[in-house]
Amino acid sequence: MTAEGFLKSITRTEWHHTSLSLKDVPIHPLLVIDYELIKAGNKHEIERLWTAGTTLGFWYLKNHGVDEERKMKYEQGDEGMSFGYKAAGANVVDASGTKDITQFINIATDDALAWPVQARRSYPSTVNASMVSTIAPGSATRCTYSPPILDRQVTAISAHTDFGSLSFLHNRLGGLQVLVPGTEEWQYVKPLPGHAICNLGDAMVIFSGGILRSNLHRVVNPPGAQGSLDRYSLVYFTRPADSVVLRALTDESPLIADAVAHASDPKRFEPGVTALEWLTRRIKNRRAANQKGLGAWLDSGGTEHTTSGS
Ligand SMILES: O=C(O)CCC(=O)C(=O)O
Ligand SMILES: [Fe+2]
Repeated sequence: MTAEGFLKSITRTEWHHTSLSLKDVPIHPLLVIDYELIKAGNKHEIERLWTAGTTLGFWYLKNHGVDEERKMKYEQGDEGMSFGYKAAGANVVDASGTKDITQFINIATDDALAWPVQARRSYPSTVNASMVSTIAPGSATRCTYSPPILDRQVTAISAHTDFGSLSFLHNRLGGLQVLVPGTEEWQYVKPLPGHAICNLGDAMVIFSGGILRSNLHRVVNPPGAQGSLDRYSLVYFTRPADSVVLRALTDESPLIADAVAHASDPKRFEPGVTALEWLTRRIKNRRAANQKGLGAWLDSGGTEHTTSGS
């Protein structure tokens, strides 16, 4: 079986057929949002996205176009070009000519910086759509690795809200959990093949005067037999530019003005800091070297106590 096939079978079955039965794995369902319908302006789908954004702030995104893109048009070719898409099987992995199974795409920094002028080559539309936000200060891609740990419960990433605007997550193994407001049990978000998991960050909560939600989440051991595997996840965090002052956009939306006017603690929506200051405070106060007493940990929080409609 290929590595891809192995992972597929694991994500399909391990939630059901391990020593840990499904009823022992608390799973929280998310709304599935169809990106094609959103792009087409489908009112019902936009309503559903609004519901997801204002309740938990988490949803699955399907038809996001990442897989369907006609990637071969952007293949690197055989002349030694290193930028662009490399198809599975385009390289060999040994002297006997065994073909590789990996796909990747290289994007030249020169193209990102020159955008919309083309410096080196063209890219698929999904790459083009991200050119501006990719080079915007603050936005970042994170690849997370957690080793297999079978003998004890661990926290791989402690409970947090995301800092920025929108996070776009791909993971294959379980381990991500959400704490649904009003409940006390952490529940898993089950990875679905072909779906990204999207969630909103603190900046959206503040910009929207608390209408949108950034929910508390964490990463623990993957459930059951998945715990014996290396866990990788890939997140693209979009964030406001460093110098953007975080405050509710009351002058741009009567809905936001109304939400802030009726908030129990409107000061939460005017923290008086820039996006970079907000991010720096949160990152710094989670560093082990900066834990002196309880102060730092308590000061590392985001908008988790800022609930919609309050
Ligand atoms: O690895 C995951 O599934 C989620 C990671 C996450 O929440 C984060 O990096 O902010
Ligand atoms: Fe996160």
